[in-house]
Amino acid sequence: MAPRVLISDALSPAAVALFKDRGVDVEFQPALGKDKDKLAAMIGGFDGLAIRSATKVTSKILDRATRLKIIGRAGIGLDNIDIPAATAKGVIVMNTPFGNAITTAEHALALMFALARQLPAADASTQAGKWEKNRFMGVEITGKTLGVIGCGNIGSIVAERAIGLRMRVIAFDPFLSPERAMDLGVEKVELGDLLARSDFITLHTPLTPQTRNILSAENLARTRKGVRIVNCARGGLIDEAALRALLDSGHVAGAAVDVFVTEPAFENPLFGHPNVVCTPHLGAATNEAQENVALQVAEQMSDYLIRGAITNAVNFPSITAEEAPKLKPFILLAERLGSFAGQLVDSGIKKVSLVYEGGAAELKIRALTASAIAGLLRPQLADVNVVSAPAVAKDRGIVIEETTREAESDYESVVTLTVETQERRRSISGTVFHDGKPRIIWINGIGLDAMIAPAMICVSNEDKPGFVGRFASILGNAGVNIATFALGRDREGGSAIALVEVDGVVPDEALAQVKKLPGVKEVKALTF
Ligand SMILES: NC(=O)c1ccc[n+]([C@@H]2O[C@H](COP(=O)([O-])OP(=O)(O)OC[C@H]3O[C@@H](n4cnc5c(N)ncnc54)[C@H](O)[C@@H]3O)[C@@H](O)[C@H]2O)c1
Ligand SMILES: O=C(O)[C@H](O)COP(=O)(O)O
Repeated sequence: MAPRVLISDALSPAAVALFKDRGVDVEFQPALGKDKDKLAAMIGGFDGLAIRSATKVTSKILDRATRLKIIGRAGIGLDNIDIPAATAKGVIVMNTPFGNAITTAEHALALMFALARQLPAADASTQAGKWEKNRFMGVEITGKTLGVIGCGNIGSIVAERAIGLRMRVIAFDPFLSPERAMDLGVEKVELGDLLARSDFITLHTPLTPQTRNILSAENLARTRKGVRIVNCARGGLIDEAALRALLDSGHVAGAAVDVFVTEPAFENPLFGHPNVVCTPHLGAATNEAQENVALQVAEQMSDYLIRGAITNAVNFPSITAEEAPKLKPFILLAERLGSFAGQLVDSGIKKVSLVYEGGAAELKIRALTASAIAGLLRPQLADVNVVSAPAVAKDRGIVIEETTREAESDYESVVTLTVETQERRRSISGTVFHDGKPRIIWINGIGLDAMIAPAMICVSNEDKPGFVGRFASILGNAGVNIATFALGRDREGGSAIALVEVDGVVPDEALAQVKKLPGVKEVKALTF
């Protein structure tokens, strides 16, 4: 059955055409995001949800999203999505980080010019027939200092364009490297310095706990008199009431705002001030940007739903369409190793180590580790999956360690999972043969060669004569057919392991009898 995607915001129709072209069924309801009850009622029927900023993907919506696998944001900001809730549910969240960056940078610059020359007010006055030539005295931009807060994709485009306009650009961004600052031609400064020196300030950070109210009343008071401020990033970066007070007092000469604490903004403390210019979250609103982000999100979502490729996900590592088929058997192997170990452990897991050897070390090991952890936790937490598993493990205080190394055995690729609990440490290794099927090759250092079958029994016992015959008769008497039998031991008379594939369910009674056999240390029925 073709995957189904719901588009609940006003994406460019180019997305609809691309989804259809890729074999994805698509339902286009551009205003649905504004009706949360209707969205909640519909979401259960879809594998994918494509949105912009109007749709709020809350945990309540996610609770109803029973088959949802992916949320695609046609744009940059993800603050309208409850990412931890999506991750906990195993839903991939992706955005299109570059498609509207130029357009938004251009809007920030347009707002800067609008402030410098009071264009909206001059336009309104002229069209009202007033011809107030002496009222609208502006300021020149050339030679002025522009303070960029957040010098990532958009901030750096703004900086480059502003340098082209002969502005001096200073930037505050703790993550901006000195080399990148030098390449851009901007001076990297601390926030206090930026506030004190800038004639214009433009904001380009995401809204995070660290950036919320970055222009607080206190920081706004540290700006130089006559500063002009542009916010084309997110509402919440500026304390709107404090900004209004400084506009009223004349300390701030002007503010241009595209984004607001509450959106849609039908009223706001900044509205009505003569030196304020507002636009209704239009930063990304050009034909070019909307077509870019719509096509990109449809392509990324289709790639995931049809081919398993992951690009620009914020809660899972990227996997290209070329990598996906190579990774697939190892994802299965890692998940099976985890599941094997998860069915054996009977107390709290403290630490999980994964060692990737040879060819396996060349693969996307974060994706493999996530699969192994999902397999490991699933016996205890039924709905954990590859997206949610690392976060769930972290929440439970489980330490995860990954190591890669060259092949150290005859196998081309080996994945070894070691699980430590309070009581003991178990390790299990596997490989993928040329048939693409996973095999178990060592359990606690004991070598064997076993396929992983839907129903298995794992027995560890002392290597003594007579065990196999007694074991087989118990299963025979219980009407359980043995399909394959793999044996391994560390040395003659030492510790042995039997991994047995059986047809159907092994009755508890039969397992209890096996447990009582002489020399048997542990017996477990496993299902995959
Ligand atoms: N108005 C619109 O329509 C519109 C359009 C596109 C993007 N946006 C918004 O613009 C913002 C920037 O987008 P981007 O693509 O440039 O993002 P980005 O991730 O490329 O850049 C953000 C920058 O902010 C910096 N940063 C993070 N925390 C910081 C802090 N505490 N102090 C200073 N800098 C900090 C990061 O290091 C990074 O360089 C986002 O919030 C995005 O949602 C708005
Ligand atoms: O983060 C973004 O990409 C912008 O805020 C654009 O939002 P929009 O898609 O709702 O215009």
